[in-house]
Amino acid sequence: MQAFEATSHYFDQAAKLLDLSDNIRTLLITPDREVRVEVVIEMDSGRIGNFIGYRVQHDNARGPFKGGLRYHPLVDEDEARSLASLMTWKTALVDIPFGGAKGGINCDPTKISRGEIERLTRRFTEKIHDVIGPVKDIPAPDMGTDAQVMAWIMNEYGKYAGFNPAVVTGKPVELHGSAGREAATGYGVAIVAREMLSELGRTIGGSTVAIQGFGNVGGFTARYLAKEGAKVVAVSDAYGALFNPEGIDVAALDRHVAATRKVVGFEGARPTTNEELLRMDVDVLIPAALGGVFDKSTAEAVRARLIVEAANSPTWPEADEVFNARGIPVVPDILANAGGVIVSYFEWVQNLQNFKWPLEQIQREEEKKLVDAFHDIHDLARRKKISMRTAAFYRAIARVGRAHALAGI
Ligand SMILES: NC(=O)C1=CN([C@@H]2O[C@H](COP(=O)(O)OP(=O)(O)OC[C@H]3O[C@@H](n4cnc5c(N)ncnc54)[C@H](OP(=O)(O)O)[C@@H]3O)[C@@H](O)[C@H]2O)C=CC1
Ligand SMILES: O=C(O)CCC(=O)C(=O)O
Repeated sequence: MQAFEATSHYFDQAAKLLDLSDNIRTLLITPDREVRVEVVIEMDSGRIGNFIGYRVQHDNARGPFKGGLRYHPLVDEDEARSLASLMTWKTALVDIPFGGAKGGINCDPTKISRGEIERLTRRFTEKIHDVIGPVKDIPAPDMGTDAQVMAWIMNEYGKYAGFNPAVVTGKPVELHGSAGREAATGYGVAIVAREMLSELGRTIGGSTVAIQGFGNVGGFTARYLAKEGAKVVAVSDAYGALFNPEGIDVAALDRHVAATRKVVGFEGARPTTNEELLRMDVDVLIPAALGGVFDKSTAEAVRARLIVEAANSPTWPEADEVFNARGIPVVPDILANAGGVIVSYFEWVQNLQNFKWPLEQIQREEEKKLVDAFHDIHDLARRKKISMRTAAFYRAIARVGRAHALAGI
């Protein structure tokens, strides 16, 4: 099974409950536009570098297409299609006025220089500038991209369309970015984990947590959970994992990662593996790296009491069935990691208004949106006796379907 098929499987599980006609199903599931471009740059060595970039625009019935850009060696059409579809359901679920898109460049940003990444970004923007824009499609950071990449896109786009910071979100705060956007996804994951733990009669304080991935999302999730008193007993990155049953000192780990760019080698924990991390006996397991980490056998080996999906698509459908059968609650990606796009929405609104909101306001409003969405979906799941994932898709599909019906074709 490929990624888009898996997302479509989750869509279908919920769509069945909504009794959609085949035509509406096809309309909702099919991406609106798929752009594939060759991105050619001069590498530092003088040789020519050939890369392939994608932008898949899935649905814009509720507002401009919205979603991140990923720079990673596994980026391809299918992954972009799946992630774009997830964005449609995510923006609808938290009720912000956007549709869904996703894209990226097939490259390994750890093996190319910052100068090469800048040239790649500018050339990619040149190739897609006519399909993006503040009221068309608004990219943002995802794996392998950051605020600097967004600043280059804004600058390059401005050469064609005139200066307009609302073309991308997740920009540097000094260049029309929003306070709180960098931390927003991890902050939101911590809020959603808190709400779910409370439903289970637990608190963050004293809970043990394992987090796969210590980049933007995993890092901020660890910091917020540790601040609230959780014991972050394990973290990992692409090179390996760390374990300390007493809890890792996250601030000390941050200093180590700032110096070495890796979690491995940190003296305050013993080395372990990503595979072990997924099987740890913890209260909360948080995948915050790549998709597709839980297959059937990994799911059968999970010993965590709760899974909060910070990553997009970490769970294959066969693994989801195992979690449901074993009664392990899963807070699905489109709810758990929606804090990022919520604050992207706030950034876009600030850019359109040429105005800046303070961090306290951003975090307060992000929290309110997430807490409301969480309880809506948790209650819906309980009432209908369905998983939170199916409830989340159910709510989102109903909103997008209604928007299509009202707008007409
Ligand atoms: N950024 C955002 O606002 C949002 C991100 N997400 C999702 O969150 C996830 C993480 O994104 P983000 O934090 O932005 O990305 P980053 O690039 O900042 O971080 C990714 C992290 O995952 C690690 N990683 C990569 N490959 C593996 C692997 N095979 N095993 C274990 N760890 C690995 C990386 O390690 P290393 O540094 O060694 O490569 C890094 O620690 C993605 O699924 C993304 O789609 C969802 C919503 C919003
Ligand atoms: O902030 C955004 O626009 C999108 C972030 C993203 O790519 C995601 O939520 O998966």
